[in-house]
Amino acid sequence: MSLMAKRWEELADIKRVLARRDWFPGTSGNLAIKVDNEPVSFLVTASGKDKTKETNEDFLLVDSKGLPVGETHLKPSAETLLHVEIFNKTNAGCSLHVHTVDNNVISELYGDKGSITFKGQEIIKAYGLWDEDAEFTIPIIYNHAHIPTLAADFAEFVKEDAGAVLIRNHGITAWGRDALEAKKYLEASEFLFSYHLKLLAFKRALV
Ligand SMILES: CSC[C@@H](O)[C@@H](O)C(=O)COP(=O)(O)O
Ligand SMILES: [Zn+2]
Repeated sequence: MSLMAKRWEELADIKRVLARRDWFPGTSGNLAIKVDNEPVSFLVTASGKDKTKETNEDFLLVDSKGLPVGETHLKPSAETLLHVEIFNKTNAGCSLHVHTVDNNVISELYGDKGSITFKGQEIIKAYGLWDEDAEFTIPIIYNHAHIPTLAADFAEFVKEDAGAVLIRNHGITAWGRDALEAKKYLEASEFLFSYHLKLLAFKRALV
């Protein structure tokens, strides 16, 4: 099996799992996986598709600028430039973007603060943080409609090979060295968002 076919399968597997969780409402979300390093090329979801469906036109190959490699009628995700920043600035191998109600509510609640920090939660270990007092901070950026501006703001927080950034009232992008790590960061983040919102609601109900 070619490397490209292997990466396609890996990304298709993740897409299937995330779709079962309803993490692609209204055609939202996009996924990317690196195929080559020099020069950088990666598979990215085609724009505007129903990501709960599986077809052989789900992904297309793009270059380090996010432009399609070869002739295709497919359009790369509108947010390809964010994945471009990740693959050009780090050694990440996979990048995942989803819109969920929980990540949108968290981004709105903490948007003015510019970030949310989690600590004292076992699942923080999913970020590779094993200390008892470890903290994980997720930056929250403004949702510029102009994608190059959004990508430039986003790039400021892309420093490590694995990480996560919230876009206010839009969604989260999480990445990692490989598909497993990217998925782990995404799932840990969504777990923490959901836990945090439940806790806030119960605390309020108990007063
Ligand atoms: C209909 S969701 C809004 C989209 O503009 C975008 O935020 C998104 O996540 C999906 O865009 P896509 O171009 O399909 O990758
Ligand atoms: Zn989006």
